[in-house]
Amino acid sequence: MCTGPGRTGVTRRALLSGGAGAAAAVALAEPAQAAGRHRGLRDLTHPLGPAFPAFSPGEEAARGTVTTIPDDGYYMQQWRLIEHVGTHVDAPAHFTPGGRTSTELRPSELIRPAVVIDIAERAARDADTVVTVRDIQAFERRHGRIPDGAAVLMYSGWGAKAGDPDAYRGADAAGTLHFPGFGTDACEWLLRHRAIGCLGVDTLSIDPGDSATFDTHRALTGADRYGLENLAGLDRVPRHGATVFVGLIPYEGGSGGQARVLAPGEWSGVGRRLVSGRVRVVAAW
Ligand SMILES: N[C@@H](CC(=O)c1ccccc1NC=O)C(=O)O
Repeated sequence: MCTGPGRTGVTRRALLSGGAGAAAAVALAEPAQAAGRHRGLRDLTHPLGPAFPAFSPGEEAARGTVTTIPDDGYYMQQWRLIEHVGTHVDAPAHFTPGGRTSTELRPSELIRPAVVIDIAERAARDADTVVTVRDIQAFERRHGRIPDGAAVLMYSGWGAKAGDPDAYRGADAAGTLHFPGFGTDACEWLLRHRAIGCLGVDTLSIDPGDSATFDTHRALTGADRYGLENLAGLDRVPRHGATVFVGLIPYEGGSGGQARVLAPGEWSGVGRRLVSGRVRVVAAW
């Protein structure tokens, strides 16, 4: 479902030309390292359309064509969206009375150092598993301390299921959803001890799917922090040392909203490219 990383790979190769550039392009095609520095640009956003699974049935995005170039001289669509479909932000206002809305989140809060907690192996056996305090402590022993203000992102492997709504939602016969999320203890630990900036997941909700009480939502938004849901491509982000940029649409009064989420790494270098008959120096990811 996530086509972003593939596309950016092609763009990088197109921008770099010859010699050292060609060698760099080959190196960039490798998966991101498990930790530390990474090169290139990862797109953590799922393409959004009517087929993308919604948290509640019937709340999928809807689109229609409003104008066409043959008929009107220009092309335009109209969308019907709730603020919580596709790759999106949960603003503090989503679950906390008086919480900040989308326009009230500051730009500096939307660019964060990121860490990725990998629970994919466990999630493959148990859809109801959650990120625990033990997972976080094990992460820190291996990768180092989570920086204050970080975006703490759960990688469960669920992003690969987004093209199959039933598998992604994991609804049982009673309608209860089953997918991983953050345990409330882990969320509270991260708020208290690491003053995190946000939590992010590659599933439909920061709480596990079988939660009826949304305690992680309440703890996080009650602490004036935001969530990121339906992230894509976390398998290709280094576990430690990445940055996330959250391109949240500033909906007035927004309880959150759709966002293009990017994880830019280091610039891969500078290449030379022929533009309109002149050789130009082009920076490339
Ligand atoms: N934070 C989740 C959960 C959510 O939106 C939600 C939670 C409880 C009841 C309804 C919800 N959203 C839409 O139906 C989301 O943004 O999709």
